[in-house]
This record gives sequence, structure tokens and C-alpha cells, in this order.
Amino acid sequence: MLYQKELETALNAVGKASMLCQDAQKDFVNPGTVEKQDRSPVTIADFGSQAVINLALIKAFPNDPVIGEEDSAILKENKELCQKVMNLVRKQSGDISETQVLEAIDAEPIDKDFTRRFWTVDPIDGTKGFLRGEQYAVALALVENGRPVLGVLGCPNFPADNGKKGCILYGLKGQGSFMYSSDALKSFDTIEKKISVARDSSAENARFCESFEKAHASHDVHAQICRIVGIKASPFRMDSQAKYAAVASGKASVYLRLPRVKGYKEKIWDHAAGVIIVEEAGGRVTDFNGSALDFSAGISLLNNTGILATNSHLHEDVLKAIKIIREQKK
Ligand SMILES: Nc1ncnc2c1ncn2[C@@H]1O[C@H](COP(=O)(O)O)[C@@H](OP(=O)(O)O)[C@H]1O
Ligand SMILES: [Mg+2]
Ligand SMILES: [Mg+2]
Ligand SMILES: [Mg+2]
Repeated sequence: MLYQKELETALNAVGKASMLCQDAQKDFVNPGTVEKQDRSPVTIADFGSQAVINLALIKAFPNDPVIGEEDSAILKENKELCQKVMNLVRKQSGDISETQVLEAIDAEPIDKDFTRRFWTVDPIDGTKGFLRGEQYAVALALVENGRPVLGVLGCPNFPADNGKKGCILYGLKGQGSFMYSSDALKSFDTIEKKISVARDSSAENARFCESFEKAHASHDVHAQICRIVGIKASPFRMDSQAKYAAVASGKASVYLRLPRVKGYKEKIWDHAAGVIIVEEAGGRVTDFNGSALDFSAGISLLNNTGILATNSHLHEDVLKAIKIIREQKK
């Protein structure tokens, strides 16, 4: 099968990184949270998760560029924090030096060509959800020619279809999307289940999801869109790419994300894995103009505004509603 090695490497890496996050959460009295320059939070688990994933990618695919959300600058200045990260990483990646870990976190190449093959990593997507003990995701995607071809999401707090808490999902181009329950963290011998989007094409029965954080998305505009489309249910508000997991597995039919901050451009690692998982589960993902997301423009989706992921059936109706609202605002 095409991408077999990529899939195995990505599943194992995300599995280990997800275990690291759960391990860090046991020590929740002190998750080692610091503020980044943009004032967003980052924890020892974010750094540790990126180290575990990057170490695995560098070993398996030494020539592939890896673009991750985090860098090691904070750890280099804070020895105590760095030691905590080392303890977490060694449990997953074996006996490894501090230099190797710091270099792995900073694996990003100097010359980046986003039009070619690269991996993108969000070691914890939804760090705020992680800190609240709610939804978060470990996200890894392989991008080729500006489109994700493989996406893996580790969602330790998302309900698996067997009712257990925690799952790992993946989507592989041309192969479909699949879910493992959290048992897979220890061994991928467990049975995977093919997932698909909600078949129901009526807005009446549809659920939509959006960010939990009010600052990350325009809840008011989303409500207007839903009113026009005829979606009656109250929104699922949750952190992270777990929203893509909800659409891909049929728990929701629509994911809306219009930035609240004017001019905000979405980061590639916040979407790449989720997009391919939804698409391969039979769904559709575009921006608010109906254009495909372009992952070749740099670390941000510079050519896209607003994210719309649906079960396909409702896609055109939602785009029409967006158009109506835009016309009204003119
Ligand atoms: N003003 C803003 N508008 C939209 N997204 C934002 C934002 N500020 C931060 N984010 C992104 O929102 C992501 C979380 O998404 P969600 O709201 O769906 O949980 C964050 O990922 P991290 O948690 O990896 O930093 C961050 O990249
Ligand atoms: Mg962040
Ligand atoms: Mg993120
Ligand atoms: Mg993150």
C-alpha cells in the first residue's frame, strides 16, 4: 500500500505523544505552563509531544522537512522546565540526550518550500482545552503539493465509537478514514474501524461545532449562518481538531470557524490532519468562499478565510447562507 511506512510511523509517533500528554496531565498541579510571546499558553507536554513526534519522523524520513508549532527557545532559557520535558520524553523515546531532544524540537529546515512534500505537527492542538481537562488533539499531517495526503489525530478525551474514552483517527488519501479506540495507544494490533460522515442531509437533524474559546471564532456569525440554513440544535463547543473528528465520525455535520480577529490567518498545523480525515470520511472542507484550503502558502493559510467542514450534503447550503450574510453586510 502506498504510504504504508508513513502511516505506521505517524500512528506510532502520535500514539506515543498522546501517552506523553496523558502522563503530563497526571502531574496537573504543575503542568509547566508558560506564556509564549503571543501570550498563548504552552506546557511541558507541548514541547515533549513535539520532541517525540519529530524524533520518530527524523529517524524514519531523514530527508523530509518537518514544520512544527513549537520551538525550543523557552526550554533553553529554563533548565527546570527542560528537565521536566526530558523526563516525559525519555519514557516514550528511550534514553536520549538533551541535545537530541532540543534539536528534534527545532527540526524545521531553514529553507522551506511549502509546495513540496513536508510534515506538519501540532503537538497539542487546543492547549487551552488540555489545561481545562477537556478536548485536545495531537495532530500530524503529511502534505504534498499543497494538500494533506495523510492525517493522524490523537484525541485522548474524545469518545471512541466503542464507548471508551480516547481514540486515534487517521485519514489516508484514497483509502478512507479510520478510528482506533484508546487501546491502540499500547498496541495498534487492535481493530480499527472505518468511519464516515453523517448521511443525513437535512439541516433539521444536524449538529454543528465551533471553538470553545470565544476569541478564536465568531460565534455570533456562526449562529446567523445556522439560522439561515435551518440548523436548530445548539452548537457543540469544543477545543481543538476534535471538531474535525466529530464531523468525520458523524457526531456533527458541520464545523464552522470564522476568525473573530479581522485578518487572522489560520495555521496549517491547526487544520491539515483534520481536513484529510474529514475528506476521506466522505466530507468536504473549504474556506468561506468555497475554495480548497491551500497548504502551500507558508505556515498560515494565507489564501483562505473562514473554514467550513461538512458531511458534504450540507456544504452548498452553508456556503449559500454565508453569501447571504455577506450581501447583507455590504
Ligand atoms: N485569535 C485566534 N483566532 C483563531 N484561532 C486562534 C486564535 N488564537 C489562537 N488560535 C488557534 O486556535 C487553536 C485552537 O483551536 P480551537 O479554538 O479550535 O481549540 C490554537 O492552537 P493551539 O492550541 O495548538 O495553540 C491556535 O493556533
Ligand atoms: Mg499554541
Ligand atoms: Mg493548534
Ligand atoms: Mg498547539
